[in-house]
Amino acid sequence: MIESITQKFKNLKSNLNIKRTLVLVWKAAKGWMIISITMIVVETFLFLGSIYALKILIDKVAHINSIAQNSEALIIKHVLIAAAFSVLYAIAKAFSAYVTEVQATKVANYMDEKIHQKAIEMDLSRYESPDYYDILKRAKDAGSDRPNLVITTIMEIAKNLLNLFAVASLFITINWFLLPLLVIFVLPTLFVRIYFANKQNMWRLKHTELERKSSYLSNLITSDVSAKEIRSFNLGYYFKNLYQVIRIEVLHQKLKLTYKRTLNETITSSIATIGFFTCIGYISVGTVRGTTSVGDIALFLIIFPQSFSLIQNVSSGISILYHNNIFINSIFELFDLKPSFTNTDESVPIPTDKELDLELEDVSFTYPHAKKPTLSKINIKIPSGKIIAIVGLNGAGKSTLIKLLCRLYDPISGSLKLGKIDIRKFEMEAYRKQLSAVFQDFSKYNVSAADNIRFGDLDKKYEEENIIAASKNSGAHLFIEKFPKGYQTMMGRLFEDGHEVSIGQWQKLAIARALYSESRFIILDEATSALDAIAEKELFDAFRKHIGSRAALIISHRHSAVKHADYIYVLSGGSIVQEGTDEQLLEMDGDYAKLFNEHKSKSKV
Ligand SMILES: Nc1ncnc2c1ncn2[C@@H]1O[C@H](COP(=O)(O)OP(=O)(O)OP(=O)(O)O)[C@@H](O)[C@H]1O
Repeated sequence: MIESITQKFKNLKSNLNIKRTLVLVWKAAKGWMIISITMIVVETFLFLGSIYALKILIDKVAHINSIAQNSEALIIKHVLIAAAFSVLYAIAKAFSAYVTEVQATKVANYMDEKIHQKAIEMDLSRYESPDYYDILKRAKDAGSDRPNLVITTIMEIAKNLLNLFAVASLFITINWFLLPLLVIFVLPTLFVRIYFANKQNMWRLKHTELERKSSYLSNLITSDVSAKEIRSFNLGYYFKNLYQVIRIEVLHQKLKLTYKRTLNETITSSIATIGFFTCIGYISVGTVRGTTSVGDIALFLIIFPQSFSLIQNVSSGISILYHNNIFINSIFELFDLKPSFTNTDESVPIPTDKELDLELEDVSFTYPHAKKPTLSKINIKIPSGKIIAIVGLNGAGKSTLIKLLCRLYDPISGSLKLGKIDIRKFEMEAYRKQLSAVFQDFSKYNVSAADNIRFGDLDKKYEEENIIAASKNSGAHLFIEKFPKGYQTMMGRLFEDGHEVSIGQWQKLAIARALYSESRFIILDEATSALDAIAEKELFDAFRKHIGSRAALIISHRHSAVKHADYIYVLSGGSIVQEGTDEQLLEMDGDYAKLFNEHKSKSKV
């Protein structure tokens, strides 16, 4: 049994990454950590002092000669000493709690910062992998307070052990024999607690997925995102029942384990109680025989419950460590992740030419973990001053192509070139500034309308006229100017005074964001899908009028959106199958004509 407990301790130590956790907490709150450690020593000293002062007081009371002259003064002196120790101990405990809280806050802040920093550093491929989500979610769930919790728990355990040693030395002052006697009776309690802490931790690990499933169902029932569908398809009770089935299963197993633990704890507590009375009997007999004092009995009555609660604290500290080791691991797992691709060591600056073309040469791409390529041998040119369109059926690879253009992924083979230079040679941030994209799943920022647009280029000097110009070109100005607070109106309903707008209006805001940036290339991935026909026409007219030396890439399933493009590529199954102008493509007997001929005949009518 002892061997298996030692093994468990070893596993716990390596899982918790104690050294790394310690370094982390040290970096976040060095000064407070030093104070914490000092307070442990101070507290232990005062704890021991307060108990020992009590023993001496009781001994004095028992042996004092009441007729003696200064007996009262002597007793009062000892009462004052004992009281002083107790008051100081209480003050030290309160101060320790304060120090622990400050340290926890500092570490939590530091951790938040590190987790966010890491989340920003990671490239898109991570965000499309379930493994990464698991790690990120676990690290976030772990809460930024875990590392501090682990360290303070270790410090608490150390403090309790120190106090236990102090108490043990007091036992020895009564009679050395009490110590082995107590160890025999109390140790089973400690073993049982450690055994069940480990068992509960294993249980938690085994049921993480089930717990996640139930919180997913709970989210579905309570979140605003699914509120509409849940009501219209009457799914509420179905999800609620599924949730209940999982919770009952989890609860049943949890209670089974709790029952076993309670049973074992009852047995070991009974053994400890028998031990307590054995010791009391031993000391009482000693008092009768004159080998122990009344003060010894009083001291024992004080320190036995103390030592018991210290042991309890140690074991619950150990169970906290068990509970947290899985979380700590996730945090370090996240910290150890590296972005899949980074800047080259010798980057070149972006050419300053007014006109630069963006070209894809024989580009092929396969998603990480995917078996088949999504794009094969793609050749596309986006010349300066032109509007280019890409059309294709669902799943053809259009959005994937945009991810490559924005350098959210690198191709497996072939290259993307800006002004004839491979884009991998540029600094990533500098290259990404050359493009502004409105993605199919664009972001709806719950900030002011002006900020929603300004996010297109935070480095650009803030001037309202630029924001309004972008907003006018995207068609957003029409609704923003009607808000009482105009461009300072908070968008969305997440915060007070927020204004929710329609999907089409959100889309106009996202387009304004892309137009606000002075990037060379504007990419619209199904970005006009929710725009009405008039708004869409006005947008493309403005596009054509203001394009200058910039270029645009439009992806759309609507003929109205792509027909004005200077050149169109048709993508099918990850390859370019046709290219040309709208007119040329409609004349050909190919995918494009099949997609849009109906529109053509309608527009002729
Ligand atoms: N993160 C990913 N990991 C693996 N495969 C992916 C990933 N994203 C997309 N795919 C696959 O790549 C293919 C192309 O997807 P993509 O989103 O580029 O298509 P699309 O042409 O934009 O389609 P739609 O018109 O529906 O937007 C699909 O078969 C899809 O399953």
